[in-house]
Amino acid sequence: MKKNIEPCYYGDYLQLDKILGAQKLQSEKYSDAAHEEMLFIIVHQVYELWFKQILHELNATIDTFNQEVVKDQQLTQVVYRLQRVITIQRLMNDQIAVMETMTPQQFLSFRDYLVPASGFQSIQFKRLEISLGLKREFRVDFDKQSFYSRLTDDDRALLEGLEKKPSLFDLVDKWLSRMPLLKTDDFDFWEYYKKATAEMLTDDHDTISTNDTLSTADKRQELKDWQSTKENFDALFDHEKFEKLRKEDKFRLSHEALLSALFIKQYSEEPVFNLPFQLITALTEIDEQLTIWRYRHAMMVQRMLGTKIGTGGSSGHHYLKRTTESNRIFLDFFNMATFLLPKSALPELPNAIKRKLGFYLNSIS
Ligand code: HEM
Ligand SMILES: N[C@@H](CC(=O)c1ccccc1NC=O)C(=O)O
Repeated sequence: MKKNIEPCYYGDYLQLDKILGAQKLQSEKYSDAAHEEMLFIIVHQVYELWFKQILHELNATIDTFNQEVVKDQQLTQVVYRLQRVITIQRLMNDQIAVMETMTPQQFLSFRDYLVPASGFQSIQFKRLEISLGLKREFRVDFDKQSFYSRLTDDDRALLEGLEKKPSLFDLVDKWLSRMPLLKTDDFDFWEYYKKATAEMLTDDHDTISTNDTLSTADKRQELKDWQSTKENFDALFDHEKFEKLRKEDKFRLSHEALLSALFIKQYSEEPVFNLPFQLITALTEIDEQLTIWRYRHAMMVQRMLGTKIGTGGSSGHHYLKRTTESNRIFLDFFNMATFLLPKSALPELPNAIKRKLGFYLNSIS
């Protein structure tokens, strides 16, 4: 680090004249000052600053994965960065409560001055969704249309450009599929796994069939669900079946990536899999925190507006509730728990493989 030649002054460094001069109330413009509009603006501005920091971390992570080889040290750095994102997300979720100190009636005193602006037009939020891996085709219809009708040409062009680049989801999928699956001449993990999971499924089937507390209709439903779980299992061991289910959107990760992720989750305690496991866990957490944010925002909207339509033209609460479930990105990492076996049912890995997986920092030889 070099020696600084000029004294640094707090206010100049943080450009506070710009930040603190950026709260212009719409209600004042109409000579109808609303006290709570200051809070409304500041809460949004704080969110936009956090979005900026999250994008800073995600872009760096995307650059790291956008290479042929990701080194172990880089993976450590990625995990730290993603954990920082999660900590910020927790804060963002708690921050909804600050907005909720404003009553619905206080909000109504300046709401009409905001039309037709809305969070739809938060380009950083859309960048966040796209960078993580939300594809246009998966967006709710109204959201798709608003891309064309509610953004400026420049903003739309920027987002369309971003949609053409690989997202974090795409890159993690590629990275996972490149991972060599552990198979030696005398050990085929997936053959073993197939047998162990078949036993688990048969047990589940017996449990449902012999459960006398279920009504006929409930039993039929549970057996139907069991059948669909079985189809997912079958697809795990059959590439063609997997691709078919993937086309139906039952899986989003590629087959190879899903198998690697499953292996990593099953053997997360092996030193070599620990960082990849932390990465998968962090991405799962980011998806969960974002979903919690969507849900909390939707609840706040219901509380403020009931079933009124939004200033952006959507149905309001109803639209937002739908995006909560449909805009999931790393859903496969959640659903993978279906396939997990307890440690006791896992095969002991052959020594040749074990040796490859350990670091052996304390080994004598
Ligand atoms: C009183 C507080 C708030 C209300 C009543 C509210 C209401 C709404 C409504 C109704 C929508 C749907 C679009 C529309 O038709 O208008 C929306 C979207 C959105 N809002 Fe808010 N909002 C509030 C606070 C916030 C805050 C603090 C943020 C933080 C940045 C935010 C970010 C967003 C985003 C990103 C969207 C787009 C979501 C998507 O399309 O999936 N909102 N909001
Ligand atoms: N869509 C909200 C208005 C609103 O919340 C909003 C308006 C302008 C800028 C940001 C906003 N925040 C989130 O949507 C409404 O329908 O009341």
